[in-house]
This record gives sequence, C-alpha cells and structure tokens, in this order.
Amino acid sequence: MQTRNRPLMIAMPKGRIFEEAVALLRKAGYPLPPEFEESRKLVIDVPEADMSFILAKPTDVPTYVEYGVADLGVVGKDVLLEEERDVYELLDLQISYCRLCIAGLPDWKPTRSPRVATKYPNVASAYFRQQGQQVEVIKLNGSIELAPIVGLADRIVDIVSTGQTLLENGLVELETITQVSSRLIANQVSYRMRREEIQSMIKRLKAVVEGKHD
Ligand SMILES: Nc1ncnc2c1ncn2[C@@H]1O[C@H](COP(=O)(O)OP(=O)(O)OP(=O)(O)O)[C@@H](O)[C@H]1O
Ligand SMILES: O=P(O)(O)OC[C@H]1O[C@H](OP(=O)(O)OP(=O)(O)O)[C@H](O)[C@@H]1O
Repeated sequence: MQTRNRPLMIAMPKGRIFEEAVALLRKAGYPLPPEFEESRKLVIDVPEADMSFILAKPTDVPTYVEYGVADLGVVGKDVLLEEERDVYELLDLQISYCRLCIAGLPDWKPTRSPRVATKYPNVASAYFRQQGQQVEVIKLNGSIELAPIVGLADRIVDIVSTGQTLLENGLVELETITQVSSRLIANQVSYRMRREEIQSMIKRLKAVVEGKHD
C-alpha cells in the first residue's frame, strides 16, 4: 500500500518546544542531523530515520495532523485544548512544562462582566462558563500581560512558566486552569494504517520520558 512506503511525516512546532522535542527524538535513537536546528527549510527529510518533518507554527500543528498531511505531531496541551482538532493524543512527552492561568492586577475590583484578554478564547470561555461567571473574552495574539496594564482587560488567561513576565508587569496569578506539557499526537487514519511504526516510536519515546523521571 502506498502510504506504507513513504516515511512517517511528523509536524514539529517551531519556537520554544522545538529544541526540546528534537533532543528527545535524538535520545530515543532517531539520528536527526545537526543542520536540523540551523536550517530555514520547512520540510526536512531524514532518510536515515525513515522520517520527514514539517516545521509549523505551534498552533497549526494539530491542523496538519488532523488533515493527514502529517501522521504525527508534537504540540502543547494548551494548543490541543484550544484547537479541539480530531487527533489522537498518544503520549505526554513531559517537555515544555508550564501552566494556563488566570492573572490580573492585584487591586482589581470585580465588575459584572469582566473583560478577559487571551490567546485561548475557547479555553477561557469554557472555563468561565463552567464557573458560572459571565465574561467578555477579547482575543489577542501575544503580549497578553499588556492588556490589564493599559486597561484593555480586567483579567488575562495566559501561560505562566517561571512567573517572571507577570512579576515584571505587576500582575498576580489568581487561578490555575490546567497544567501544560507537550504531547505526541497522531492522525486517526495514520494511527490505524501505520500502527506498528507508531507504536514502536511511542515505545522508544516512552523509554526516554520515563527514564528521565525515574
Ligand atoms: N514561557 C513558557 N515556558 C514553557 N513553555 C511555554 C511557555 N510559553 C509557551 N509554552 C509552551 O510552548 C508552546 C509554544 O510556545 P511558543 O511561544 O513557541 O509559540 P506561540 O505561543 O505559538 O508563539 P508565537 O505566536 O510567537 O509563534 C505553547 O503552546 C506552550 O505549550
Ligand atoms: O512565566 P514566564 O516564564 O515569564 O513565561 C510566560 C510568558 O511566556 C509566554 O510568552 P511568549 O514568550 O511566548 O510571548 P508572547 O507574549 O508573544 O506569547 C506566555 O504567553 C507568557 O507571556
């Protein structure tokens, strides 16, 4: 069958997850060449590993996987929750740890329908709905911490890792919505058609992930 002859295609997120994910794959025994990190190419074939990689914007990884352009992908749990794509989540890779939080100015007084700025409008809306709180969600694309400082929003829903960005901008963490780490995901058809190859990859990655935390 044709699909079995082509290399496994893996969607990797450009940006901060990339280096950790590449290191993990190398530890699992996949011979990714050193040029991998240095190149500006967006499609990289690694015939020695019988794999090809596409380098996508992190939020787009589940889209490439859902549509079957990529068989597998590496993506933050935050993006999976926000995008709600039809993909299988196979393994917690235990890299790029952070958390999705609600934060704001320490002296803010509650209003009837607070404005919440975020890159995660679906997660934020679902969370506040579940809490029975009516909010107005404002979608931003970055520098979310700016919104409460300049009066665009009362609260933010954003990633916190070290807490440095909140601290430097005079904001405080109020609630954790969920812990976040990066996950291995699969296209649903690929998972059935290429089960053996994918299972072997999960096994190799799992050995590294579990070994790391023993
Ligand atoms: N400060 C952080 N520390 C650790 N992990 C983080 C942090 N910020 C984000 N992450 C994780 O890394 C993933 C990718 O973040 P990254 O900043 O590389 O991309 P992005 O948020 O889409 O940025 P951009 O829009 O600039 O491309 C996020 O989805 C999240 O899982
Ligand atoms: O708790 P910290 O360690 O300070 O990390 C948290 C910051 O990291 C991310 O921003 P990023 O650098 O991706 O920039 P962005 O504002 O463009 O999203 C996140 O959105 C926070 O702003």
